[in-house]
Parts: sequence; structure tokens; C-alpha cells
Amino acid sequence: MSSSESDNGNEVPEEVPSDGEDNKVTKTFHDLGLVDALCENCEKLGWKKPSKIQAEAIPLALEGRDIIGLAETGSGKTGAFALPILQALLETPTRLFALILTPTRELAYQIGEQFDKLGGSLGVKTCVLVGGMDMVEQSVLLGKMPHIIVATPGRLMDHLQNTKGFTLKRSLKYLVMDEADRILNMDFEKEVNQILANIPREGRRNMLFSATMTKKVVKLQRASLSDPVKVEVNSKYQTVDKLHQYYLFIPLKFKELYLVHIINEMQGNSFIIFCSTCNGTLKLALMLRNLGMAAIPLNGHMSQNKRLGALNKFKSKSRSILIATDVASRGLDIPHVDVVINFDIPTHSKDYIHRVGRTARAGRSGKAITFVSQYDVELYQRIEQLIGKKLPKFQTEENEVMTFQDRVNEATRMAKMELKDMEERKKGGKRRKRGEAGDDFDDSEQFIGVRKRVKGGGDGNRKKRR
Ligand SMILES: Nc1ncnc2c1ncn2[C@@H]1O[C@H](COP(=O)(O)OP(=O)(O)OP(=O)(O)O)[C@@H](O)[C@H]1O
Repeated sequence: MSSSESDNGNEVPEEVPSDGEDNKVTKTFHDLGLVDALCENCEKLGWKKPSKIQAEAIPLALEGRDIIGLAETGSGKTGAFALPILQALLETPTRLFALILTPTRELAYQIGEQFDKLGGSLGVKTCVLVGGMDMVEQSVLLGKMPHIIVATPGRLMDHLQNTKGFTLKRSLKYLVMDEADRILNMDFEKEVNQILANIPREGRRNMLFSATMTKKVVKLQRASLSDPVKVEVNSKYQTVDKLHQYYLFIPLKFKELYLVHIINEMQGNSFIIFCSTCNGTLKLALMLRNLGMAAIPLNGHMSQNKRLGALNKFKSKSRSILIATDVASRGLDIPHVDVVINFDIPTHSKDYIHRVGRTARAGRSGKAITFVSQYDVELYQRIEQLIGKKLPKFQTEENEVMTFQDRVNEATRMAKMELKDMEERKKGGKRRKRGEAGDDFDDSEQFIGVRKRVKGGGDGNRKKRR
């Protein structure tokens, strides 16, 4: 960040240098200044030593500095803000002490769980406030005065306006924006402005974290940071070393065919497949299911219970293929994801970094394949520019791929019919509020089919390919 981009127009965030390539973190959590109880809880989670972003951000946060933290996906940013907040809370136990804003509901639950794991045994109470879930139940939890609130902006605002007696004006000491560039986007502008007007300005510490950060001063100013220090583990947008990224240039009409071929070839792996529309996730999930593959959709038109149900089935490995919109692109930490496929190319190139970051997390390896059709070339070039490298082509045998054609065409045709049926049921619909087509998706066991290799292409004995 340059001086012209500094906060409040005049303060230049001081850069903490990353210690470069050979920067093995040799420090322990103790060395960072964390108390024994928190170090022990890190150990219980299997965290042997701090990650780079944790090693750099935690001491500064413990000093009470405002922080802009930028580090690659899966590098432990949640711990980097949760641990110093918990330490401050242990020093001065206070109700409604910290607010964590996140762009998606699933991410809010995940962060809530991380606070519980790190601080629950120390008596820290966390409450998650997200849309699509019961307001009254959440109000009851708020009535118990938790220490930490993790929320999506809209629902938090709803509570600030409508839940009797709930205010953050008196006690709040920490504000974190996770996936800050997304939170500071126009989509959340109104809510974030309202929230900022409803929390204390003085004496509040602020932390912004993301794998991609906006450089726009105006946006950063909105977070009203005070003398922030920028902690940047990588100097440019990087993806982790153990992530193997590929592109596949194919005509639009063959995307389904190639997808089936790749999943079939990599049988035994866990996949997240990104689509650009909610209907797209449904259509693809139905098509794969017609071929006996354990696919489940996740999109913003599904009810929150269905969304959580889909995610849990994927997390517990009872479904191996999650077909999602960008609602799943940020923050979700599901360690066993082996492969990310961008079935539809992301329209915002920064989303690419977040999507592929759903695999190869916390030192593991993973694979990402981006489908590029004849209409996507420009968008793809922008992605290569952003990540600063040319990706290799994903190798496939065209002859083998084509052997699936008849079965995939038939499965796609059936999927379209099923989708139409679902839409018609909805139109005649007795119950829905807004196009919750996803709620009709029958995920009961009888509809799962057998997880078998699709016949028609390749030899049946190929090993798990990663
Ligand atoms: N010090 C550590 N040692 C080992 N594992 C860790 C450590 N800190 C965090 N982790 C684990 O690493 C994984 C990724 O952490 P986290 O979700 O915080 O990443 P992130 O940087 O926020 O990623 P994203 O940008 O995708 O949101 C989690 O499973 C977490 O438990």
C-alpha cells in the first residue's frame, strides 16, 4: 500500500516485511506472547507452531495495533485474529467484546467453531448471527450476552435494529472483517455503514484479513482503521506451492462431457465444482447423479438448513462432489478437498484465488482445473495476469472423453427435465418465498445412486489420480 492509499488520508500503514522464501517460522506460540492456556489449546488442535501470518500478526495485535493482514488461502488467518482477541478477553473479561463480520453464513459458523475450539474451554461464549435462521433463537442467545459475535452483516444489522436491548455501543473492543475485501464491497455497503455507526469509534481495535485485499483507499477508509500496520506474507497474490493448477480449453458444448471424464478418472477424490449460477449447480448435480455420482448442490437460493445439510454431507464425506456457486468460494475450510474444478470460469479474477484455495490448505496438496471455453479467453487471461503465471494444460485423451458422449447427453437431457419439473412444482408452489429451487433437490439415499465408475470410457482399473 502506498502513502496515497493510507488510512484516514494521512497515515501510512507500516509494512511488516515477510521474511522471504527461507522464512521457516521457528517461533512457538509462547514466543508470540500468548498465555499458556491458549498455547495449550493450539496444541490440542494439532497446531505445533504458528503459521507465518500468525507469527507476524499476533504480536502486533497483542500490542493493540490495527492490522491489515494479507496471506494466502488456508494459511491460518482465523487463528491470527482469534488468538489475540481471546487473550485480550482473558485479560479483561467483557461481554459483547468482539465482532467478526464475514460475507457468508457458512463461514460465520466455521469461525464460530474455531473460537469455540480455541476459547470454549476457557469460558468464552460465542454466538453466530446469520440470515436464514430463526431470529428469536438468536435473540435468546444474544440475551445471554456472549463475548464474541460472528455475523453476516445483514442479520447483525437486523438484530441491532430489532432485538430489544441489544447494543454494541458500550462494550465492543474489537472489529474484524474477515474476507475484508468482500465485506467492503458495494454489496454490503449499506449494512457495513450502519454497523459502523452502531459500534464505538474510540478505543476500538480493527483487523482486516483476506487472501486478496482491496487497494482502494476509499474502501479501506470505510473500515476506519487507526494507524494500521499491514502484515503481508506474500508480496503479490499467490496461490500455495502445493496447489497444482491447470486449465482446459474446450468448446462450451463439451464442458459436461469433460467434467464427467475427469471425475471418473479421479474417482476416490473429493471435488468442489464451481458454477456461476444457482440453476447451474442444480443442473450439474442432477446430471452427475443420473450417472450415479454422489453430487450435491450448494447455492444461495437454498434454505439455510439445506445449505448446512449439503455442507455437512460433503464434510462428512457421505457426498464426494460439492457443486457450488461462489457462496462456497471464500474461507470454507474442508481439509479433505482434493480437487477444485472451475466448471464456469469466475467473472472476478480475485474469486479465482479464493475458489482454488478450497484445496491445498494448511500444507496439504491439491489440484485445480479451470475450464476455459471459447467465450472465456479474456477472463482467463486476466486470471493468469493476477496470479502472475501461465498454467499448464490439463492433459486428457480426447478419444476417451468422447466415449462418454451418449451417456452424458442422456443424463443432461434427464437433468433438464427434472429441473423443469422442479420449477413447475415451484410455480404451482404452495410454500416458497423466493426461488428456492434447491430445496426440491432430493438428496435422500435412494436418489444417490451407486458410486460407480461410469462405463464408456477408459480402462476400469486406473488408480486414484490426484
Ligand atoms: N498454526 C497452525 N498449524 C497447523 N494448522 C493450522 C495452524 N493455524 C491454522 N491451522 C489450520 O489451517 C487450516 C486453515 O486455516 P484458516 O481457515 O484460518 O485459513 P485462512 O487463511 O483463513 O484461509 P482462507 O483465506 O481460505 O479463508 C484450518 O484447518 C486450521 O485449523
